Amino acid sequence: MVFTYNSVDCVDGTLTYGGYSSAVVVHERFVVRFPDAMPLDKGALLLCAGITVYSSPMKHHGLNVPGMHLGVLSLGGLGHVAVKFAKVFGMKVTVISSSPGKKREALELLGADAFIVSNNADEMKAAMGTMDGIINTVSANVPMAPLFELLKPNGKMIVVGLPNKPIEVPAFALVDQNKTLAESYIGGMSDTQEMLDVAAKHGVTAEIELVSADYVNTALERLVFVIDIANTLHKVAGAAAE
Ligand SMILES: NC(=O)C1=CN([C@@H]2O[C@H](COP(=O)(O)OP(=O)(O)OC[C@H]3O[C@@H](n4cnc5c(N)ncnc54)[C@H](OP(=O)(O)O)[C@@H]3O)[C@@H](O)[C@H]2O)C=CC1
Ligand SMILES: O=C/C=C/c1ccc(O)c(O)c1
Repeated sequence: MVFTYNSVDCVDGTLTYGGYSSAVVVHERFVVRFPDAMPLDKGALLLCAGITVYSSPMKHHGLNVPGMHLGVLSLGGLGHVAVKFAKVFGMKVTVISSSPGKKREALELLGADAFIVSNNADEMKAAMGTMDGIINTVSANVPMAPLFELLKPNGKMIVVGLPNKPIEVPAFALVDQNKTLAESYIGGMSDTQEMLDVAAKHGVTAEIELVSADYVNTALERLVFVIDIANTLHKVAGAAAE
């Protein structure tokens, strides 16, 4: 398999540069038509986040039914697009987030119906047994059992987040009320085209910040600033020692 980025090209042995290439040759089966109504910048992220949440979790696992209550775990790139599609499908959406500061974005910008902070025991308890499905987009290892408690009997959780350690799920979280756990990876070409067309029709785009190419290094520095892991760990260790 030749990956889009940093992979060895099977024809000429050079490295692949993905979107940084000046030109690419692609078999027609692997090309999608970008709808005229879809802006290139705000639509680009849909080719990853959009298809990942639309294809398997929503379409193939049936988490796209009007009136259904959907939980969206984590409000990042994937999560915010899941909220937008779910609202287009007429679903009730609850965002489950570790970041209390994202409540306003979830409710006012994205149109979610409710917002739960995942480490707020009262909020989690109040939502127990209310959700038909959860699209799990969290990129870290988080406790899974409390999330399954949010599901109704026969409810399903579709995991698309990729934490770097194995996901641990107690068997009883599933067997007790016949719940389902599934995982999925991005999506196929026909679903990608369908997703783009649905998004264009309903005005679903990703929230992005557009920067010029010569700003890339600054953008990465800003990311390093935002994810200041060293100091965060230092603070956590300090707090634990107090
Ligand atoms: N299956 C697939 O096909 C694909 C999988 N992915 C994977 O999906 C995941 C999400 O991608 P994306 O949305 O772009 O990533 P983002 O970084 O934009 O969002 C991840 C979210 O996870 C939550 N989170 C991060 N760290 C922690 C933590 N320590 N504890 C609790 N919550 C945390 C945060 O949400 P909040 O603040 O709301 O809690 C964060 O916004 C990644 O693992 C990515 O690799 C991506 C594309 C395709
Ligand atoms: O183009 C889509 C991106 C896919 C993708 C797959 C896996 C992963 O960890 C990502 O962060 C993105």
